This record gives sequence, C-alpha cells and structure tokens, in this order.
Amino acid sequence: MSQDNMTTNDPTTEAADADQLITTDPGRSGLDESNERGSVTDAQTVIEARNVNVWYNDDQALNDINMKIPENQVTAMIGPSGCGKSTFLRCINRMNDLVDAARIEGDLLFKGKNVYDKDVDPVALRRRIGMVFQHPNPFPKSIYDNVAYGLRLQGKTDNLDQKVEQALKSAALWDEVKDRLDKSGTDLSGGQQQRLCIARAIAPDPEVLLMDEPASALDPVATSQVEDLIDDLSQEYTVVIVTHNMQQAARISDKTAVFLTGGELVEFNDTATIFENPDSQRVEDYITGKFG
Ligand SMILES: Nc1ncnc2c1ncn2[C@@H]1O[C@H](COP(=O)(O)OP(=O)(O)OP(=O)(O)O)[C@@H](O)[C@H]1O
Repeated sequence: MSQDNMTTNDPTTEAADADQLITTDPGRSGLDESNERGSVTDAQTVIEARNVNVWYNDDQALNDINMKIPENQVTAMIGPSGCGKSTFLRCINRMNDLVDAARIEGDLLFKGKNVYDKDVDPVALRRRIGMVFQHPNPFPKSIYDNVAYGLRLQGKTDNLDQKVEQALKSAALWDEVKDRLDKSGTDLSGGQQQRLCIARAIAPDPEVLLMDEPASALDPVATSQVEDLIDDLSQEYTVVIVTHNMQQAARISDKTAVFLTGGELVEFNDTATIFENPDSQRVEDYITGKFG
C-alpha cells in the first residue's frame, strides 16, 4: 500500500475521515465504499475496540476490551478455552448479530467508524472484513465458482478469470488446481480446501481478514502452508487470527493479545515481548504452561 495514501494523526484529518464514513442515505452501507484503502483515520490503526463488553444473555463473555489493531500486520489472539477470543473476532465484522443471545456495549471502530452504528450495513461491512473459519467449508461447487462466488454477488464480474487466478495465486493454490478449476472444491484435501476458502475470502478484495483457528483442523504440512500464506497475506491485508496454538502465534504474528478467563484482555503487545518478557505475571504463567 502506498504511504502517500495514508493520513496523518492530525485530529482535524481524523474527524474529516470519520465524517466520510457516515451517511444519511438509507440506501448506502454507512461505510463509505469509496473510502480509499489507505485512508486510515489513525496512520496505523484499522480496528479499535473501546470499552467493549459482550454478554450472552446474562453471562459476560468480554470484559471492557480496549485494543488497537494495526494495519497490514498479523495480530494473534490467544488464551484458554472460553476466554472470549472468538467472540471478539466475531464482533469485528458483526457475525455475533446472528446470535440472538449476544449483546455488545462499547465502540468497535473500523477506520474510525463504529461498526455498530445504525447506518452501517453488516453485509457491506463483511465485504470489507472477510472471514475464514476453523473447518474448511468450500461450497459444493467447482473450484472456480467457489472463488468467483463473492465477486459475482457483488457484480464484480469484469475480468473474472483473471481475478479468480489472482486470488488462487495469492492463496498459494493456483499451481495445484489450475488444470482442474471445474472440479468440485469439496474434492480437494483439507489443506487445499482451507486455502480455497482463503482464496474465496480474498477474491472480493477485503481490507481485513479474520481467521478463527484456520489451521487447527489441518495436518502439520498443511498447517505450515497456511502459516506461510498468512505471512504473505499480511503484506496486503490486516490479518486477525485466533489460535489455540501458542507456537503458531509466536511464529506468525506481529502482535499478540492474551485473553484470560473472564473475558479479560490481560496484555496486548509485540509478539516477541509477550513471549519473551511479558508485563503480567498471569501472562507469563499462561505462556509457560502453568495454567490454561
Ligand atoms: N452462541 C453462544 N451462546 C451462548 N454463549 C456463548 C456463545 N458463544 C460463546 N459463548 C460463551 O462465551 C464465552 C466465550 O466463548 P468464545 O467462544 O468466545 O471463547 P474462546 O476463547 O474463543 O473459546 P475456544 O478457544 O474454546 O474457542 C464462553 O463462556 C462461551 O460458552
């Protein structure tokens, strides 16, 4: 991404950018589609959580989360089972809207705009913040149609062959499937299916990729391929990944957020600092396997 497109931290500029994201036209998404990829309200921050609390019915799953996720880096979220990692991930592109019991308070900003504002269309939001799930879930369609799916939905069908090829190349799958694009996506191996799902997610050119344990259902070779791919993708996308695997977080992420029981974000810092010299004793105990 061109540095020239990036805005400064000048508060006047930030306010102007935030205004650009607001629309009073009910036909619009509320997130200005023409907003340049680079026009981040803060030079580095793409997603910001401010005092985010989430409940499922009466049970609190996230407790006062504050966090700034930087652009074009890999941010990993780690922590013991049930500490709210996936809940936080699903808040970012409003997947929790689909859960009746879920309720959120606080602000979750994408490029300075609260994604929970009434004028934000969650479908439009999810076009800009794509998601890859734990279990590969290709559609029972051809490899080509899987990748073309989102592009067709959005009417972006010019140069479709080229876009499908590019997405498959970016997902490091092209060489393995270029001679059988008409074959079913479900006939691929697990690792190939997950890379196909990544190609499907990036084909419509989102700005952020959310990944919920994308390698946990894969064998070591496929895991390693997906990890290499995540590293490549971060050149172009902001990647936020939930993982149970601390070694994986240490290998692939630039920043690591440690959530602990009670839905608390205990520490968020450069990955090297979290693993080598964490501030919090609780994080050190977790990292060194004393609990969790
Ligand atoms: N749809 C739901 N309805 C009710 N409670 C839920 C729902 N989803 C999650 N929870 C609860 O919210 C808390 C946080 O769950 P979440 O899945 O976010 O944690 P996690 O850290 O991602 O866990 P894991 O690592 O096991 O996937 C848990 O207590 C869980 O039981």
